[in-house]
Order: sequence, then C-alpha cells, then structure tokens
Amino acid sequence: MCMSCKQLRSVVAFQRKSGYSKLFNRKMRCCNFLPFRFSKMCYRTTHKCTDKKFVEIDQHGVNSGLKSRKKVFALMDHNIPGLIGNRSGEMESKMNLKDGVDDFDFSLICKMFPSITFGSAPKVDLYDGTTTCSETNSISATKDFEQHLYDFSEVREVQNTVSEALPSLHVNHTSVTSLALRKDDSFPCPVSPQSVSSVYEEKLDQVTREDSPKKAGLPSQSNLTLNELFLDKSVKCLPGLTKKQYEQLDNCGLHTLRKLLHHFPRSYANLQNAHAKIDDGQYLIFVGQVLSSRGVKASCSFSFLEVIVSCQILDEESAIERVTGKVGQKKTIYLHLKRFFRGTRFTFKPFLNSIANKYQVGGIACVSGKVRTMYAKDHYEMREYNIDVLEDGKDSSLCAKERPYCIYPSKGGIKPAFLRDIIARALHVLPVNVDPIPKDITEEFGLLTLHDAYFGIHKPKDISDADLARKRLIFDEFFYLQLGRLFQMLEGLGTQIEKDGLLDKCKRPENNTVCTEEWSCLTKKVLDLLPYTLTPGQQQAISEIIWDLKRPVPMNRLLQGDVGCGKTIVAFLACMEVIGSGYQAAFMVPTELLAIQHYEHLLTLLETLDEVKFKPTVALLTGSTPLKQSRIIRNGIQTGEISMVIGTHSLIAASVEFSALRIAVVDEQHRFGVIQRGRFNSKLFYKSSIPSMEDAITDGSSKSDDYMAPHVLAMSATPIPRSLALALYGDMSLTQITDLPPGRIPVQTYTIEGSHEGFEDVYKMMMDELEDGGKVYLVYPIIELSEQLPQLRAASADLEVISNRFPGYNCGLLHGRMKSDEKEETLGKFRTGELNILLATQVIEIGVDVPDASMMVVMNSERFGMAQLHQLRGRVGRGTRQSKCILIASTVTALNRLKILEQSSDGFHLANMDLLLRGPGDLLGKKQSGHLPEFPITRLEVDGNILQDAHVAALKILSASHDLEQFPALKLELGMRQPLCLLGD
Ligand SMILES: Nc1ncnc2c1ncn2[C@@H]1O[C@H](COP(=O)(O)OP(=O)(O)OP(=O)(O)O)[C@@H](O)[C@H]1O
Repeated sequence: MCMSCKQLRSVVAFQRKSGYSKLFNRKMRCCNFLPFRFSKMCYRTTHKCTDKKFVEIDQHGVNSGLKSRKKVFALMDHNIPGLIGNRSGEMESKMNLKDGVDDFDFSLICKMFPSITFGSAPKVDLYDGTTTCSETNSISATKDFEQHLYDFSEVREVQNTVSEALPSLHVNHTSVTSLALRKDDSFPCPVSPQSVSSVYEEKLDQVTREDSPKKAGLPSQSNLTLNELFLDKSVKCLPGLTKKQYEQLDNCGLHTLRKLLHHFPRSYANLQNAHAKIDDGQYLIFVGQVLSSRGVKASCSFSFLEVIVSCQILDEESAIERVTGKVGQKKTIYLHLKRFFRGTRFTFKPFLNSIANKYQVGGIACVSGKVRTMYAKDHYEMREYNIDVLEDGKDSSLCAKERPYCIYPSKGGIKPAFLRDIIARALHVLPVNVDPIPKDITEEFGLLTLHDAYFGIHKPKDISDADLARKRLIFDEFFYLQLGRLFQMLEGLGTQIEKDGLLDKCKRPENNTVCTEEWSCLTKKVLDLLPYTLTPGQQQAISEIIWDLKRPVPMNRLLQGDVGCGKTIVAFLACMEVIGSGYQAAFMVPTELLAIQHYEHLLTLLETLDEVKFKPTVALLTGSTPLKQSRIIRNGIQTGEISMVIGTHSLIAASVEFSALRIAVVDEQHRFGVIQRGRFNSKLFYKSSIPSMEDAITDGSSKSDDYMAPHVLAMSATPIPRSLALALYGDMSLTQITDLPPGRIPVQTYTIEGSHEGFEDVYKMMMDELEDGGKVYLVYPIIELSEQLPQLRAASADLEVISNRFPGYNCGLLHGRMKSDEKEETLGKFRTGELNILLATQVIEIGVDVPDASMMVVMNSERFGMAQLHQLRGRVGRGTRQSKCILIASTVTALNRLKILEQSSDGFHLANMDLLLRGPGDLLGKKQSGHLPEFPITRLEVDGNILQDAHVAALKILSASHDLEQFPALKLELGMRQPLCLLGD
C-alpha cells in the first residue's frame, strides 16, 4: 500500500490541531509542502522514509506551538530520496484504500481542510471520489495492452521469416564525434536468441517511426490524461515479460517505463569500418576481438591485468586510395589495456585468474579511451579506458549494423542483450503524445518531441540523431528544475502583482538595484569606515542584494567572483543592512580558520563605529568554542542580544535558535551540501520574539512576514559560467563581481620541473623575495611522507630542510591536523611577520587573507586541480606588491597542463581550458557528485546554452499560467520529478 490511512489521518489531524491551514496560507516559500508531498507519496513503492516523516510529524503534533511548526518546516528541507516512483498501477488499484478496516475518503478530507489540495490539476481530481483513478487507467491500459499484444505477435511473425547469412566480423574504430557510416555495408544476419531483439527492434523502429508524423499532430487534453501516467506504468505492462525478468528489473530499480527509458546508453560505438587517423591523445572507440587476457604478478605486492584487443581498421593510405576509386586495404592494430593493483592480496593466483577470465579470448569487446602510440608498429596503449564485452558479439551480424550501437552502463547484472530487448519493447509501446511540454515550446526551442527523443537516444539512426535526442532530454532535466523552483517561489507569493514582479525580476535581473541613499544608516556608516572605496562591481553587487533584502520573499542569491575580488565586504555590508533594521545575521564558513579571520576582521572594522541605534554585537561560534562559552553565545542569539554570529557548521545545529534571523551568508557555498544550506530555512524569523523590533521595521513589506525564512546569500570563488550557475543552484539569483580592487598587480606564475636544478632555482627566488621583505607560502600535497607515494614532498618533513636552508628566517607549519588555536596562532604569526615562511597544506586554499604575502611555491602541483591551483594562487597578490607563484611539477609531462596557469589569471578562462583539457570523456556525460542535483545525462560544463533555453521556457510557461492550471500534464510531470525535494528548500 502506498501510505497508511492511519498515517495520513494523523498528519491531517495534526494540521487541524496546529492550525496549518492558516499557516500554509502565509507568505512562505514552503506553503505547498503538503500537497507536493502527498501527490508524490501516492506514487511511491518504498515508504520507509515517508513512514519516518509521518512518525516525526505525529510526535510533534502532540506539542503545539512554535517548536512543532519549526519542525515541520525543517522537514521540508529534507531530501526524501526515491520519493518519486512508480508502480502507479498498484497505486491505482489501491486508490480505494483499505487499511485493515477503514475505507478512506480523500474528498471528505479535502473538503474539510482546504489547505490540502493535492494540487489542482485535473489528474489530481481523480481523488474526488466520483471516478476512481484505477477505473480511468485500467480502461486505457487495457486498450494499450491489447494493441501491444497485437503488434508484438506481428513482429514475432516477421522474425520467423527472417534468415540472413553470416558476415565475418571485422572490428572497427572511430571517434565518437566524427562517425563516417558506410551505408552500403549491410549484411543479412541469422535468427538467434540474441538476435530476436535486434529484429524486433528493426521492425518496431520501422512501424513506429513511420507512424510518428501521423500521430504527432494529435495532442489533446483527453489524451494527456491517458498518457500522463504512462511513463510511470510498471514494466509489467510490457508484453512477454516473465515474472523472473520483472523481478530482476524491479531489483535494479527499473520498475517503471520511465526508469527503463531513462537508463540511457553510456556511449555509442560505430560497428562499421569508419576510419580516422589515429593520433596520440585522441579519445577513440574500437570494437575488436580479445587476443589475450592475463593477470600478472609483478612483485610481492604489485600485479596487473593486461588485455590485448585486435582491431581491423582501414589504413590511412588505402583510405586515400578509396577516394580515388581503388579498393581499400585493412590492417590490424593491437590495443593494450592495463590495470594495476597494489597490495599483496592482489597478487594471489585465484585473484589473477578471476580478473583474467573476465575477458574470454575470442570475445568481442568495445574499447574506448585515450590512445597512445607504442614503440612497436600498430600497437597502441589505451589509457583512461573502458572495456565492454558485447554479449551480442556471438551474433556475427553485429558489425553489419549501420547505426550506432548503444553501450549501456551495467545494471545489477542484467544481461546487455536483455536490457536492449526490454528497452526496445518499451519504446514500442510508447505513445506518440507522451510529451507534457506544449508543442509550441518544443518547436520554438528546436527540440524533438519526447517520443522521438526516447527513440533517438536508444535507437539513433546516426550520431546526430542521438545528439538531438540528448539535447531534448537535457532540456527536460533543466526545464523541470527551473519550472519547479519558480513554481514553488510563485506559490509562496500572495498577490498577482508580486507574482508578476518575481517573473519580471527573473527576466531582467540587472534592473533590481537600490541606490546608496536608500541603504540603512548602519550600512552607510560601516561603508564610511572602510579604508578603501568599493569597486563598481562590489557597488553593483551590494545594491542588488539590498534590493532583494527589501522584498517580502526570501532571497536566494549566489554572489560569485574571482579570488580576492572582495566578496567578503559585500556580504558584511548585507549583514549590516539587516542588523540596521533590528534583525540578526549569520555568517557560515567552511573552516574555523576562516571564521576566526572574518570575526577579527569585522571586529577591527567595527571598533571605531560611532553610537548607532542597532550597534552590531558580533560573536564567534565554532566546533572548538568551549561549551560554557558556546552556551552563553547560543543564549545571546536566542534573546537577540547577539546580532551577528560568524561560525562553521555549528551555526546550523538544532540547538542554535535565532530570535530574528534575517540573513544567512554561506561562504564557499559549494563546500556545504544543499541540505545544509537549506537548514537555515528552518531557523525561521519570528518577529514577535523581539519587542524592540516593532519600531525598527521601516519598510512596509515586513509587516506580514512574521514567519519568513531568512534570506540566503551564498558566496563562491569557483568561477563557473553564468548559465551553469543557474543550473547548479536552481532558482538562485546570480550576482557577479567581475572587477578586482584597484592597484592589484597580476601574480607572475612560473612552472618549473622538480629536478635538483629546478629546486635550486626556486630556493634562489625565495631567498631574493625574503631579502626583499616578502613572505612566502610553501604548499604541500601531504602532511607526512608516504611510503606509497614516495615522490610527494610533505609539509612536516620539509620543515627542517627549509629552516636549514633559510637560516635567519622563521618557518612555521600549518595543516589540518593541528588544533584550531594552534592554527590561528601560526597564521597570526605569519600575518604579523613573526614568521617569514609558512609551510602549509591545502588548508590555506580557501579564504586565507594575508595581504602582504608575496610568494607561493606549490610542491607536486600536478596533484592539484586547475581550479584548486587558481584558488591557492589567489592567496598571494592580494596587496599592492608584485607577487609570484611557482608551480613545481614532478614530471615534464605535467608541465604542459600547468603552463595554462602561467598564461592566464582569469578564473573563467581557466575553467574552460580545464574542460577542454579533460577531453570529451563519455558522450552522454557523467553523474554529478556530492551536493549537486543529479543530471544523469547532462554534462554541466558543456550544456550551458540548453539550460539557458530551459530557463526562458520555464518563465514563458509560468508567465502564461502562474499555477500551471493551463498545463495540467506539465504540473503532474513536475510533481513526479525530483528537483523540488532534491533541492531541499
Ligand atoms: N574595493 C577594495 N579596494 C581595495 N581593497 C579591497 C577592496 N575590497 C576588498 N579589498 C581587500 O581585498 C582583499 C581580498 O578581499 P576578500 O577577502 O573579500 O576577497 P574574496 O573575494 O573573499 O576572496 P577569496 O575568495 O579569496 O576569499 C582583502 O584584504 C580586502 O580588504
């Protein structure tokens, strides 16, 4: 059962008890909490998470009042994985819920509690008690199913009549992006169990593709009802699926047609003899025959697997001859694939046998990777490779196929042939009008229909077909993310004017600024205290932020700028703006070191501040704050005595309760998860707890926001293109500081090989710098020497070496394993000049600000990413002194990549170069990790323009219908997708 009535009833009772119908009508971003959760829960198969949530709500329902309210809002920020699901069929049949003894009447509940709306789309009206969901869908499902059965038997007949000859298998290669298909190379193939699916595929491809234009012109509202749940039908509806097969799919999470069709190919191989010249460093795909596979014990703790694959390709000269009409010659090349294992346990025979047996000699394998020429002629080493054994390799007709061959990522041991077959069957039953996005939008943005996109991705005629399909599917990922976020924000607004205003703001963000005269008195005073004037970029940024702070809607803004551009002061001023109105500010940073630095910086700045009405009282709260002191601070935050708190993760602990938190600044926000950032939303601003605040409120907008969630200002020095930021951070508005404070001189960057002579040169440069009164950072990849990585220099091991090398200059050590006060003491000494050389690890990468540090030497710099090196380099050149950064590479080959840093100090340029250098990788992208929402098919680095389109399209849709009333299918689809719960707030 999808959810128990008991649980649902308890939530409803809780809502009634706690007056949620009222609360949900308040102007909050979260007012659609329950409807969304409910509509999603109805489609779930696993309920553990939901159950837990219900229990939590239940428990809190007992205690009425603010605390339980907060709890509910805190719940909103939880990610409920797998919430969206499947098995709608089951849901449908169980819609007349029977939980032991009771029937459950949804319509009654809806009437009694208007805040529970289950959304307002027609589909959701299925719950009105007159027509049951199961009825509607069973009718359509039966019709569909009969049709499918008919089609399927037709295909079987066709299969039986097919008989094809065996071509010899020759293996080929091509670059993924430049496929040259030979249309004349089609061979017949025999019928074999494996080939059933391929014949089936061919047939259905013919049928469906031919039908497509006819059916494409039939989108209608009634069909939407039929199709809106189609993708969420169980795979059980596929003809010919045995129980065992169903269970296998179910176990792997491929239990609905949507899940199945979203199991996208990882890559495509061209099985034809397309030819391209093989150059070192190219990413290429080959299909070939495994010649040998052996596990070799190289030493007592080191072994490797070596697989050699032979491929037949057209050689270059014969390719030229072919143009001149002569017959082309083929040649055999040999690909060497090696995988290394370190550790004694990997040297035992059984292990070596087991890895070697994975690749049977004579088997057909698809190999993709970076090619490197070997000494022997026609032998190539493959690096960063992937090897897939093609099950269909037994079917020798494989190479005859002209179309790109899909390579699917493995899934729970499902055989590739079965996966291919089942996907083909799902495609066959896919209705043409399955697309929830209106036709005029898809046409305007040059997109395929969803139906064609699924075909294009799983059965492309050629690579451009797959690429178009990919574009459409990427568009969907971004589009629903944008639509969901904007929809949620609009739901939180009361009036039409506010809604129009918000959409307008999204369309023209640059118009939303506030001139300095309108800043609060405190902000202006602090501005006067600064020893410098703001740059135009900083001025614009703070004006945009203050504009947002004056709105009744919680701000969600990303402040982005290159290292050292002066983001911190902009964030401080934003905090002053809210403190000046009697509210509180929280400033969360990823490290204690940074928290202390910001705290001291702010205290020094405010030291000379005249008497003002709301003088900021600043506190520091980190994990190392002694318990007693932390209790006093928490108390001060709760009573409102403390108006600004700077700290680490401790700020989002449940024990920290704010009385009037109005802004939460999150520095280096990518270091925090979305959920962590979202936690600030549970720290609702509760106006009436501070009596003095009543008269502080100057703008009319604040009157109604007793329970408003705080504004969130996230900061990032990781340069990413604007469009990318839009995707990564959903609905966040973006402010960019693109200039640097005046007087900054670009850091001179040098790359040097870490040979004996190289180090001597570096030491000489260091000595010159020190004699000139400069301060030097030495950055190391590790703290202690490592046996496994003997080539790496370590910070603590080098302390003595460097001290001896530079007598008369003081050296200090700074790394992550030191206690917080030790770290601060060392950094303080470096800042005051007591230390001249600081040997540190990456701990200094973020935010450390010692303006007169003038030289940095990075050891084994090939161990760091480009963005990381750029951040590190940003620790120097923060004053007016000419600074140097020396990147020492362990090998000559690593120098090439680092040379880009020598040539550019523009973070955005470096980010792009990094992308180019990393190579194309898999065509269909990789999953994002960590805090990012998962875009299974999107490569964020290169798909920026698509998401810009998606943003515009979402705005268009919502401008036409704020509540998506006119687009019921879209609304339902939105409810079925993850972004809303994924992104937390
Ligand atoms: N307008 C300005 N004119 C001169 N100096 C400035 C200006 N704004 C900021 N600074 C100084 O520049 C230095 C770097 O500023 P800040 O630490 O805010 O940079 P940031 O953008 O946060 O960099 P990072 O990402 O490296 O932390 C600080 O010493 C700060 O006092």
